[in-house]
Amino acid sequence: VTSEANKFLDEYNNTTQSVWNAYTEAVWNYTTNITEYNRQQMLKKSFLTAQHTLYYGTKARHFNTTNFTSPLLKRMLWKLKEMERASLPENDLKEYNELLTNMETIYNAADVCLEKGPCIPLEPDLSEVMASSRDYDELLWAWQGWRDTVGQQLRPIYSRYVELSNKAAKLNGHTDTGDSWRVVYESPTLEKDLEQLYHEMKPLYLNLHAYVRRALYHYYGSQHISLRGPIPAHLLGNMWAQSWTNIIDLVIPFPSSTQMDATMAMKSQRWTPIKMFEEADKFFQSLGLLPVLPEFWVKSMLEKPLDGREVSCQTSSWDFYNGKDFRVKQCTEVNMEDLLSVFHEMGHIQYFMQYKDLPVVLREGANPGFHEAMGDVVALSVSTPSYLHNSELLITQIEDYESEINFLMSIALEKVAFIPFSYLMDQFRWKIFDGRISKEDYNQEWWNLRLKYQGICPPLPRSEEDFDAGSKFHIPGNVPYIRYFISSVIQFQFHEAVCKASGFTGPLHKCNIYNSQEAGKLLGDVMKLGFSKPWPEAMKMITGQYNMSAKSLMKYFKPLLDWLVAENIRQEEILGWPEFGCLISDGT
Ligand SMILES: O=C(CCC(O)(O)[C@H](Cc1ccccc1)NC(=O)c1ccccc1)N[C@@H](Cc1ccccc1)C(=O)O
Ligand SMILES: [Zn+2]
Repeated sequence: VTSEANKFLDEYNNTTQSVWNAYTEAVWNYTTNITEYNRQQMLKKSFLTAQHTLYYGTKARHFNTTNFTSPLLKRMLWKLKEMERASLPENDLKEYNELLTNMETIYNAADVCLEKGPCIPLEPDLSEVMASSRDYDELLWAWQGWRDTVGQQLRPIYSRYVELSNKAAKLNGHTDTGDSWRVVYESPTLEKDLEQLYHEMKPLYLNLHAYVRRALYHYYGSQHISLRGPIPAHLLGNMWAQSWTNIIDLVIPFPSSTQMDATMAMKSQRWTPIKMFEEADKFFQSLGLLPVLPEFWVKSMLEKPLDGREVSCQTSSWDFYNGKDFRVKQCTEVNMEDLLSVFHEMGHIQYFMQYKDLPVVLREGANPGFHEAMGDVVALSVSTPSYLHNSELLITQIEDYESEINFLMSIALEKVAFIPFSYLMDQFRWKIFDGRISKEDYNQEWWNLRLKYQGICPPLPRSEEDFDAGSKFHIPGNVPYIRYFISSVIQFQFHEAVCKASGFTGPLHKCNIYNSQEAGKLLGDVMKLGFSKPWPEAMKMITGQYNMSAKSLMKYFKPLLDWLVAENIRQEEILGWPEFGCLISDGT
């Protein structure tokens, strides 16, 4: 019977590559040139792909794998049985695909219109306002405008999507969609483990939150911010308050010491998006990993097109399942934040290339968090003064204590601020899928979680007409988010492991693995495995232990936490936010 199963899997593997290639091309054509025709083509290919999945998934169910000897064979058949939307009856499937493309179309087409004058899109314009404006009311205009445009339209569609998504999950033997999203981690204790990790990191977040609140209090004044309350959501330099790097100028601990401003240097040295991707490609090659293939430079979309085409500017990496065509779609701006995003995407591309010869059903990360972490591990080295100095993006490389704290603060504004956000995104959705949050309460429950975990509040009254969660791509985009929380944790475990492998012995935040073949080998060997082994075995190959642990992240930020605790004691800060609302001026 195993020979029968092998034959079946070979047939599946051969047909799947061409079916998925055609589908991926159709999605690429739509997202890089949004027209009704391309949307119809994508819907058609999506339906055909689902039929292919249903055919092979149903046949896979006929195999009784209990007494199969090969674990890999069992694993591949188990994976095949996960048919997701393909299990839906035909008309439900068509409606479900329509809902998904409608939500994505609304998100991609959304913009905010000035009274007299142009309507501005999220990328790069509204994001730029959120990053660089220091005007309370201008920030409020962008923050509210985006949510009014996107959130309100998505709300009715989202609840229907939840119904059909749950129906598909149940047809696949899961209790709800959240259950089906979690099954890929193969861990019965996943939710408890994640809660435990969050609590280990919470003291670091609370101290950062109190310190940043004080800085914003000084800048925006006591009429807008209470030192015992949450922080207004629109003042943190990002449309979703998920990353606070853009307000580094308001919170820098030692203003007179070195501030890494690579963005200025990139612009003055006339860096281009292509140059940014070439730098990333060079870094991966310095680790002994694979260079991107020639097709990458020809077929990717590395900048927002100027020919008037409507595109989706949500960044993503693409595997065309033919072993040679891999692309990135990114509306790249020349700045440090986007340089790190380039490394994030090139981590996905590297993973694609490393597992390209596996059976297609195994061409995935060890778990979705692994796929998100690889690029960020390399990016941790890119952020160091030593790398930036070698890339001529940082002139002075002063190694004194104050510069060290400034540096750690800039990394914490990205990585530590992100922890509660990336944790709550799927707490929210898991509760919607399992019915703990009903559709009448979407917005209230969203802000309950935003307050509970992030300690932020809406700077304007919100209602159940709004759907503020829908203003973040991954919600209408149907992209799970716990993968980024997991990546936040494991990327520091990987960083510690590859730094050790490279022979580095100093403090973690000074480690730059550039040129280390030993570091590259650790990462490459795990990426080659794809989804062929349970992720704890991949974890052990890199770090020597099976489990996720926040110890590496806490070790990396230890000097900053010590400084923050001392600073918060000196200022007699309250950790947390006993008061619970924004000081909303009633317009008087
Ligand atoms: O969304 C992204 C980057 C895009 C992506 O590379 O994770 C992309 C998301 C996506 C887009 C469209 C459809 C599906 C997923 N993921 C990939 O392109 C991807 C993911 C897994 C395998 C292959 C490609 N980052 C998140 C979180 C993040 C990560 C790192 C730094 C900052 C912030 C965000 O911006 O909120
Ligand atoms: Zn990613």
